[in-house]
Amino acid sequence: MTDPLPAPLADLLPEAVRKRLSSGRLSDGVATLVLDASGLDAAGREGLEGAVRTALAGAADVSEVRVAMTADRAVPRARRIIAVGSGKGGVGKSTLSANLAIGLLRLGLKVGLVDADIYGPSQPRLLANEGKKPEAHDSKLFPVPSPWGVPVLSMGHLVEPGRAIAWRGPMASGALGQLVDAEWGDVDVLVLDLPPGTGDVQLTMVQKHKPVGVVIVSTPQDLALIDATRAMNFFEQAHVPVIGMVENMSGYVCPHCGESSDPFGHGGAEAVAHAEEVPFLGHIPLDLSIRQDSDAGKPPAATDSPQGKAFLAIARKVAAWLEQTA
Ligand SMILES: Nc1ncnc2c1ncn2[C@@H]1O[C@H](COP(=O)(O)OP(=O)(O)OP(=O)(O)O)[C@@H](O)[C@H]1O
Repeated sequence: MTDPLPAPLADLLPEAVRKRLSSGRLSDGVATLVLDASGLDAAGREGLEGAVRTALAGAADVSEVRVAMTADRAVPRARRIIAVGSGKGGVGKSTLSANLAIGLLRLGLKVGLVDADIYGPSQPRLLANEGKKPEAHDSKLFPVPSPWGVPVLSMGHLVEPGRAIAWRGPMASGALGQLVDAEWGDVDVLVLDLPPGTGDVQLTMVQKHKPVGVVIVSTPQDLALIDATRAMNFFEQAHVPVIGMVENMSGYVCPHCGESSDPFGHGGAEAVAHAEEVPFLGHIPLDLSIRQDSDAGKPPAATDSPQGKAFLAIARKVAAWLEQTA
C-alpha cells in the first residue's frame, strides 16, 4: 500500500479507516482517499465515509475531502451452503431446490446448485444441462453451466442416465464431497439438494459441509408431515438451523373446470411449522404446469407466472434470512 497522504493527516484517521486505506493523496487542498469496502453493507460504507469526514474536518491544508470505495473481490466472502431436505422422497425437494436457486439468482445472489440426491439425481433435467459432463483439472471438478445462469454439479452428470447407483454410505459421501468442494468460482450461495430422509449420507454431508441452514419440504399429507418433523429434529440435532418449511403440492386447481381441491390436504405443513416454532416459508400448489415445465427443463421461477411467483416469494424469505445471518 502506498500512502502519500501527508503523515499528519494520515495520523488523524481512526484505525478502522487506516486499515482499509488503499491509497490517499493531497493535492491543492483536496484530500482523496480510496478505501477498500469489502464485506461492508450500505450502512457500514456510510459509517466509514462519515469517520473520514469527521477525522479530517478542520484539518490544516484540507479544503475538500473526496472518498472513493472499492470492493475487493479477490477477498471473497465465505461461500454459504443452504441445504434442502425432506423426510421422505417424492415431495418435491428437487423441484424446490432448482427453483430456489433460480429465485435467489433473480434476487441478485451468485448461486450454484449441488444435486446430492444419489438415488434420483434430477437437477440436470430440471435445469436443462442433461448429458453434459463436468470438466476436471487437477482432480477438481468444474460445475456445468446451465442456460438459466445457475451452474450445477450432479451425480447425474457423472453416471450414465438411467443407471442405478448402488453406493454404500462412505463411497457416496466421498463422491458427494467432490461436488461440494468443486471450483465454484465466485458463487456466494450453494443450494444443496440432499437425498430424501435422515440417514448416514445426510449426516456426513451436514457434518462435513456445515450448511448455514436447511429448508424442509413437505406435502400437507399426514405421513409426510411425520417424516418432515423427524427431518427437522435431525437437522436441529446436527446443529443446522431450520430456515423454514415449505408446503408443496398444496391445493390443486383443475386446469379444466377451475375447481379447487386438496388431494393431500392443505395447511398441514404450516401447522407443523407453527407447532415446531420454525418459520413457514410458503405454499406451492399442485399444478400440472409445474411438472410439465420442470420435466422440460424450464423452471417456473425463471418466469413471472403465478407458479413462478410462488417460488420467488419463498426465495425472498430465504434471501432475507441469509441477509440477517450474514
Ligand atoms: N407443486 C408441484 N406440482 C406438480 N408436480 C410437482 C410439484 N412438485 C413436484 N412435482 C412433481 O413431482 C415429482 C417429484 O418431484 P421431485 O423430484 O422434485 O421430488 P423429490 O422430493 O426431489 O423426489 P426424490 O425423492 O425422488 O428426489 C416430479 O415429477 C415433479 O415434477
